[in-house]
Amino acid sequence: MRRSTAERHDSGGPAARGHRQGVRGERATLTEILAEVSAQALQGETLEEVLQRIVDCITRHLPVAIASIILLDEEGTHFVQEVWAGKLELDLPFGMPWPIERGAAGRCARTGEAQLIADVEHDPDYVPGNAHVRSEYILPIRHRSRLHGVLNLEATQADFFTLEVRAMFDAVASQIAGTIHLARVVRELELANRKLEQLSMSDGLTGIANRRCFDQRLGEEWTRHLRDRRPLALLLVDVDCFKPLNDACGHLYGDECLRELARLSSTMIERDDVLVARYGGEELALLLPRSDQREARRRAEHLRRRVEKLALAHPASAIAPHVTVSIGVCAMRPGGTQSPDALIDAADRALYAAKARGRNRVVVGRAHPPGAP
Ligand SMILES: Nc1nc2c(ncn2[C@@H]2O[C@H](COP(=O)(O)OP(=O)(O)OP(=O)(O)O)[C@@H](O)[C@H]2O)c(=O)[nH]1
Repeated sequence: MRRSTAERHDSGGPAARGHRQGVRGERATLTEILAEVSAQALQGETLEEVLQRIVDCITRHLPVAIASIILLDEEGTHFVQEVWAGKLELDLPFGMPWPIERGAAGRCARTGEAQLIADVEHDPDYVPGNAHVRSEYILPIRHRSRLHGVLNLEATQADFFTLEVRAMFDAVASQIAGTIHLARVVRELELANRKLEQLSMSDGLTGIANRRCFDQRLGEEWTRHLRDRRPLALLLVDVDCFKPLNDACGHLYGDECLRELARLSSTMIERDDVLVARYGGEELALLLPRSDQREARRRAEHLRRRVEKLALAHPASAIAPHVTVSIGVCAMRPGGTQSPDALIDAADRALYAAKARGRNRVVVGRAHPPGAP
């Protein structure tokens, strides 16, 4: 019958058996630490918290005076963040960002190779953090070809970093690299999502909010005003004779006029709670929270005059030699049986009336009572 390697070795004397038991005990501790590091990597809300738990776990279980994870910038030329645990007793001579030309950690980042320093006193790059440290092991934290930083371990025993202990730390560094990689992927996804969300809510031509964003905000404001019993106002702003403008000056000039109108509307409203959106082709909508009819009319009239002052040439207008706008206004206190459509409908009818009465004017409309035709 074949015997296992352990059984064969068990044939030695008591001293050899004691040594082997010590080795087994050490192995068990190292395996436990590895398991705990894996578990820690799954806990924690932020990357920093996860890394902190890992270095804490190392210093808690092993005779390591200082354990730190030092992260590199995108370019890999500077260390920019350090998470550490243990007994840091001496002030480090340089702060962050710290160029990789300096220190034993820098040497590890420069060469991409693990650095085993058996006697720190004789290493020219060693930067003391604790007077009792005798040996140091620094290894790269790398995921595929990307070097994220280094794992730095400083021990008070000169012979602590045995082959077995180093192998365990190599596995820990791989765990950390995977964790950092995942955290960065998640962060990039979140940023991309935020950008997509912004894009899906803004108008490509003018850069202001689009109809989708307007509809969403109107719903939210309606509910809020229903609760607060405050009036909500809407201005529908429509460029006069826009088709003749396109026909006479071209679509590109028409586009430029729309951009100017959007820019003016956004900058002249000094309240940040007002939403300026592109409602349709040549129509903008301004949603004014907590504004009554008087305030809405005043703002609409102000905007109409400012558009006139802008004096964007309109050679084909029947109203003036420059671009003008008609504005339909409505302000109302949302009622229980009404929907936000009541506000839009009233402002739209007011806009229609402004057009019918000669354009380049503001008309304030009234909301139909619920149930009225
Ligand atoms: N340049 C440009 N034109 C647009 C855009 N969206 C819609 N339009 C044009 O806007 C014009 C709107 O024309 P109408 O609805 O007839 O209105 P109008 O000529 O402005 O007349 P009134 O509103 O009654 O004063 C159409 O010719 C559309 O093609 C756009 O993004 N850019």
